[in-house]
Amino acid sequence: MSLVTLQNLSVRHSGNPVLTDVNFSITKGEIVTVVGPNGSGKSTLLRSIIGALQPSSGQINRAPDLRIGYVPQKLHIDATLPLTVRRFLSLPKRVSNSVAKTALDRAGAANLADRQMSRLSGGQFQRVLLARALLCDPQLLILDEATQGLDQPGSASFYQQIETVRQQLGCAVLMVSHELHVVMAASDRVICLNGHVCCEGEPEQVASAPEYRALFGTGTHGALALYRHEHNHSHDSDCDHDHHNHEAAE
Ligand SMILES: Nc1ncnc2c1ncn2[C@@H]1O[C@H](COP(=O)(O)OP(=O)(O)OP(=O)(O)O)[C@@H](O)[C@H]1O
Repeated sequence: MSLVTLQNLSVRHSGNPVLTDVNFSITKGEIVTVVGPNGSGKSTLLRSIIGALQPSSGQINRAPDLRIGYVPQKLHIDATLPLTVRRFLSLPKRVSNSVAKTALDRAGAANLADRQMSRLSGGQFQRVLLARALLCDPQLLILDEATQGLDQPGSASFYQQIETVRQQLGCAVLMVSHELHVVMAASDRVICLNGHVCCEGEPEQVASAPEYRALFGTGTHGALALYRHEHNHSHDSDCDHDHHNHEAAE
């Protein structure tokens, strides 16, 4: 069953095209990762799906009453503002103690309820944002580079938590990640975005290959090289990012 379907989605910022004719769908329970260079429209895509941005043309069809949980790329909270995790979870809408507790448990943050938001570590902060996204018991969990700034063990542990959440809730996950090992290990499908969908497919099973180690941690270009590009799209010649690493991985 399709949870979200994008049909020829185009989005402009200040009149400039950022996304053009983007088509794809997300089905129940799958993990889809969006990769692409900086400025390629990944955040714009996610924010369009949650309804925070209006398309300039095309359509976003959501399953009726679809519950979406969203973990933003960044959230700034004034460090001088006294705010416990528990109170944060009740902003802007009050939630019961049991709902808050369940969400914190699921996010692996059970012990953080009484902590001050301003005193959390980066990894703890991300888990609290995850807990907030889980309050609505989402059918689709959307994460925008949720592990930015975390070290590798911190980020691996965060994505392990995401996998646990998916197993518990049966939700689909749509995420942006630049981390090759995450994309490799955790995605059912990868979408390569560069203003349009360059290509999409299953991640390669190359975790043990020397090429994988060579690509690991090489950032966006490594991530773009991760999976097999089927260069049979008519727009491929317009694609201005580097596809060479991919050939090295084959
Ligand atoms: N509110 C805005 N107003 C004007 N331009 C914007 C706005 N938000 C994003 N843009 C522009 O749209 C383009 C796509 O931005 P977006 O944040 O979606 O890219 P991204 O792929 O998520 O980038 P990154 O990997 O750096 O996070 C960029 O050129 C950006 O400058």
